[in-house]
Amino acid sequence: MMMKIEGRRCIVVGGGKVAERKTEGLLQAKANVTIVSPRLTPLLQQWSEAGSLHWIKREAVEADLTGATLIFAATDLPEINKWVFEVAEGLAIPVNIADDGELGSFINPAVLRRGELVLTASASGAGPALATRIIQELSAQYGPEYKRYIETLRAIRAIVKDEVADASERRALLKAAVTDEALQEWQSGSLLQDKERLIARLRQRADELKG
Ligand SMILES: C[C@@]1(CC(=O)O)C2=NC(=C\c3[nH]c(c(CCC(=O)O)c3CC(=O)O)Cc3[nH]c(c(CC(=O)O)c3CCC(=O)O)/C=C3\N/C(=C\2)[C@@H](CCC(=O)O)[C@]3(C)CC(=O)O)/[C@H]1CCC(=O)O
Ligand SMILES: NC(=O)c1ccc[n+]([C@@H]2O[C@H](COP(=O)([O-])OP(=O)(O)OC[C@H]3O[C@@H](n4cnc5c(N)ncnc54)[C@H](O)[C@@H]3O)[C@@H](O)[C@H]2O)c1
Repeated sequence: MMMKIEGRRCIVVGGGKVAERKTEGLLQAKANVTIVSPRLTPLLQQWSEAGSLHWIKREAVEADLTGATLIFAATDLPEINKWVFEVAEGLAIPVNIADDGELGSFINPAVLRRGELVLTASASGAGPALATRIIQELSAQYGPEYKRYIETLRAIRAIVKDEVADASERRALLKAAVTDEALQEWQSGSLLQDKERLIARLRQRADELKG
């Protein structure tokens, strides 16, 4: 799921290891996180003390879940997680159930972030360990340099959209802009200062791809 949750109220029910992992992802996405749980892991406690999240220190009640954009049920009690599901469904709020992915309305993929590049893998509940392994493999293939590649690509795409009126040519140039070699070439930066040279170079690359 690719969803903008910056500043949105997200509720995590439970404060154990699983809640910690889900919360970490939510905080990375700058969500406004509230955890309802009698206990927290040391790291969640640290985040709570730092003001990164709001902690309601008790067992969850129905009123805790209203007004949320997303809900995560991550207690160790299946009947409580199921109750969270029923309340969330009643409120029409998307809900993730940690011990029963099939029951919830969404599941979490394994995620690799390189700045604005987001790669995800999911085995649809069949095997989180496989999703994790695939993401580890992708992290070797798509290294930290992709953060810069994406930033440059955004600038190049804006130039192409401004300068090239024909849609099929735009598509061909943008396809030529994202080969490994091309992404490396843009890093020198000089072409980005000269729109005409950049477009000429992209046309050359597009011809090479065609040929
Ligand atoms: C990808 C990731 C994302 C995240 O959590 O954000 C994620 N689980 C991760 C890791 C992981 N989870 C588990 C192991 C141990 C090995 C194993 O059991 O296979 C490992 C591997 C590890 O720790 O390396 C145990 C586990 N997980 C679930 C159950 C209950 C059940 O069986 O349904 C149990 C059994 C509990 C028990 O036995 O008691 C359920 C779900 N876990 C999901 C996502 C959803 C399905 C995704 C999919 O299939 O692709 C789903 C359905 C619901 C959801 O949580 O959304 C995250 C990787 C983060 C990273 O990249 O580091
Ligand atoms: N989805 C996944 O990725 C994944 C991975 C591993 C395990 N699991 C499952 O997730 C569940 C949680 O695992 P864990 O290791 O985080 O457990 P845990 O025991 O570490 O944490 C459970 C938390 O739930 C809280 N809690 C209990 N009753 C509550 C209530 N009524 N209201 C609010 N909070 C309450 C506890 O205080 C505790 O903080 C387990 O059922 C496990 O089977 C899911």
